[in-house]
Amino acid sequence: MFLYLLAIIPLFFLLKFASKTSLLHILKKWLRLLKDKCYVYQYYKVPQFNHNMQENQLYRQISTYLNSLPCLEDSNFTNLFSGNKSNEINLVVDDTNQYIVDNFLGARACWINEKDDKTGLNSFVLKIRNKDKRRILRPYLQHIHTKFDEIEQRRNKVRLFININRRWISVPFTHPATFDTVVMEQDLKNKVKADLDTFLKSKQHYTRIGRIWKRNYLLYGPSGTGKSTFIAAMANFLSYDVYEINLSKVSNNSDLKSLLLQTRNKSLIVIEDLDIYLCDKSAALSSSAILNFMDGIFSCCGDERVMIFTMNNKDQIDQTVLRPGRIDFHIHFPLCDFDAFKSLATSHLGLKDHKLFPQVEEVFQTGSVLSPAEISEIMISNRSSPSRALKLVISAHQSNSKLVPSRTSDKIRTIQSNIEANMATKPPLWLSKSRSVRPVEESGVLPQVLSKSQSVRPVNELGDSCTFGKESVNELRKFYGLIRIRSTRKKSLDLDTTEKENPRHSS
Ligand SMILES: Nc1ncnc2c1ncn2[C@@H]1O[C@H](COP(=O)(O)OP(=O)(O)OP(=O)(O)O)[C@@H](O)[C@H]1O
Ligand SMILES: [Mg+2]
Repeated sequence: MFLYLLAIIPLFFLLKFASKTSLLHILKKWLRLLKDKCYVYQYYKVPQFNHNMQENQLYRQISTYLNSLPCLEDSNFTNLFSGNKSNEINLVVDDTNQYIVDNFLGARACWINEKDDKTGLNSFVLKIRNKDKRRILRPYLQHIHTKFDEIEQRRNKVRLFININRRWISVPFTHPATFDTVVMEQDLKNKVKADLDTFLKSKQHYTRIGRIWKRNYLLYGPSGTGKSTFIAAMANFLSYDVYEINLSKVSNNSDLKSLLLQTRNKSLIVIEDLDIYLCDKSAALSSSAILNFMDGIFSCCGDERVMIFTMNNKDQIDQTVLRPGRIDFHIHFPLCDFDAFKSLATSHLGLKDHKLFPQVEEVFQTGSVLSPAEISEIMISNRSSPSRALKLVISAHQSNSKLVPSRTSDKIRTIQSNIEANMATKPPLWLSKSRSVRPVEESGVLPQVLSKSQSVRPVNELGDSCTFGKESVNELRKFYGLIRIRSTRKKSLDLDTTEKENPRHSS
């Protein structure tokens, strides 16, 4: 008995020591290595990209699946990321040499995430026993596929991708805009919806006529008229992922091609402010690369894509860029008119009608000068007092109307004289010596962006067709906006004072 106790007690302490330290873990590891030596294994490599640098969908599915495994917590190394909710923490497989063991139908499936030192590309390697491979490989991959679908359905479906050099990074797309919240002429909205619906059902048609299943839209109009918001509404309507390409972050034509090859089907590919890029003489991409991209030649194997380009002004853009096929649907986003104002008043202030509406209508009859963004901003900041918001809209409109003469050339002269008046006190930052923006009178010509009568030049001369510089025109506009804001603010302040002095006005 004594001898028995003598054997048990040290064993008990040894086990206790082993469980408190890493000894048990090390023993388990040795045992696994020993077992590994006794079996023949089959290895399967799943690279993240194929030879054409297109993303391997299986890699993505495996990555999502492994990140969902509870055994990730037992892994000796893993990444922690905060989730969408404030208290959510996600475990994410590291991209180098993490070993994950999964069990499926009584067999062990081991995953190793590897990174190629030369290319920097990732791949998953699956290791299963040779005797299990026939039995489990196909059902296991099917299981991963099913789990992936379940996870995708559970989480926010639409994602927003942005390019960092040659790669995409993505975040959940949570923009709340829908076709109902965007203010737009109802007929046009219905036409766009019908066009998208037809597109979704047209796979066979596109195949039959030998065309890539894609549709290109141009959204054009002044700043703050809802172009970006409309893109969000389209993405939510289609439930497509959004890929927003920042062309200035793409260093050459092959990077653009590579980015496009990495996009998935059922996606919305967006290029904002294409006009600015086309007019930029220092742009890294050739115009032919952009045209090929618009034609969809780069997206050789993709289907079901909607491409959206935005511009503030399409007048100075070469017609070859806008020809049918490259742009299938042009959507104009105008400044706010009275109908749009009423829609904004309903959605932002809950007003169907108001005693000030006739007065607002009257000021709108002189022409639209404010963007929906400007009007919506007034309404948001004054939502507690609808009458006050309406009065501000009237006064902002009146003060802007005074600054906006009816003829474009007069408009430019007004902007110019405002700028010159301002420069007399302090030159604005954007008018540095390096930028040669001559006064209109001095140059003798109006900027081409505003002179519709002038002929449009070929694409290879696009740089020349923007001699005045869209950027400069935009800066003029921004500056002009500043003047308007200042004048609006001044008016608002006046109105504020009036209202304070005479509270009955605000009812
Ligand atoms: N037509 C509209 N309907 C509803 N909201 C609008 C509309 N236009 C503008 N807005 C509001 O104004 C803000 C700015 O709009 P948005 O960014 O879509 O304008 P944009 O045309 O893309 O401007 P930019 O050319 O400067 O990029 C948004 O927050 C949006 O809520
Ligand atoms: Mg925008």
